[in-house]
Amino acid sequence: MNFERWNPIYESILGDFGYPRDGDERARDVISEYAEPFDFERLDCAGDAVAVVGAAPSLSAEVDRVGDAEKIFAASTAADVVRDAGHDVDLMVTDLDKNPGTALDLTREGTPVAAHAHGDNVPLIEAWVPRLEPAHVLATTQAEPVDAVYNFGGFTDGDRAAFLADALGAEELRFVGWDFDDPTVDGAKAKKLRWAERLLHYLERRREERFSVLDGRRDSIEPIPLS
Ligand SMILES: Nc1ncnc2c1ncn2[C@@H]1O[C@H](COP(=O)(O)OP(=O)(O)OP(=O)(O)O)[C@@H](O)[C@H]1O
Ligand SMILES: Nc1nc2c(c(=O)[nH]1)N=C(CO)CN2
Ligand SMILES: [Mg+2]
Repeated sequence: MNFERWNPIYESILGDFGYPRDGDERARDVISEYAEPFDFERLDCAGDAVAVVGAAPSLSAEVDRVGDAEKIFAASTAADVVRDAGHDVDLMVTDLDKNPGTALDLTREGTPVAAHAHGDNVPLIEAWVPRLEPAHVLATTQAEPVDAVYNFGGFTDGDRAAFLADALGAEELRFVGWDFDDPTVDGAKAKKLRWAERLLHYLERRREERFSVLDGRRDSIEPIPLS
């Protein structure tokens, strides 16, 4: 999504977590040193159902649902669960804080990894991004995008995967391995998950509005901004 639309949402996130914007901007500038323009054609999702895979503990019981989708976008450790179940991931979305070795394996195999830079993962970016195959790295930021560092919207690894699939033209998003009321997560993670939920509702609303416009049932596609 364009940054003007994302910025008010981003401001709310910064305020809620107390993250400084300049920390995210510095991280963006660090990843920018390694980032190359990404060939989005290879991830064209037009007409596709995309499985957007989260890493809730419930994933292992339902992971085979990904098999029916045309593409599989997996967040963080969900990529390991998907691969261990015998399915190929089309894109891993990660801030490299859990399983960077999987990101390394995937880019070496030629599978793209959306690597996200933010104010709290600069050492991980510096340690891992130079080791990834540059042609298979899609660098992202939650701050204002620059050069080959993109911002499609979204915050946690999982909801960023959904925003990416949407931007790439996905006809349907199928959520596998999501549990917003997971009792096993700690307070900080629960707060991030609440944002993920809010952002996915926002995305869903935008997609519905877009499709109603296509059906000629609405005049305006302006989304209701998050407060
Ligand atoms: N119950 C859940 N527990 C954890 N993640 C969940 C859950 N439900 C959905 N998700 C999604 O799965 C993603 C990957 O989860 P994982 O715990 O491996 O990631 P993470 O690297 O800690 O995530 P992040 O860095 O985005 O906080 C999360 O970013 C979130 O969007
Ligand atoms: N500054 C900052 N940004 C983030 C963080 C984080 O811990 N700090 N975690 C994220 C994924 O959960 C996404 N964005
Ligand atoms: Mg992560």
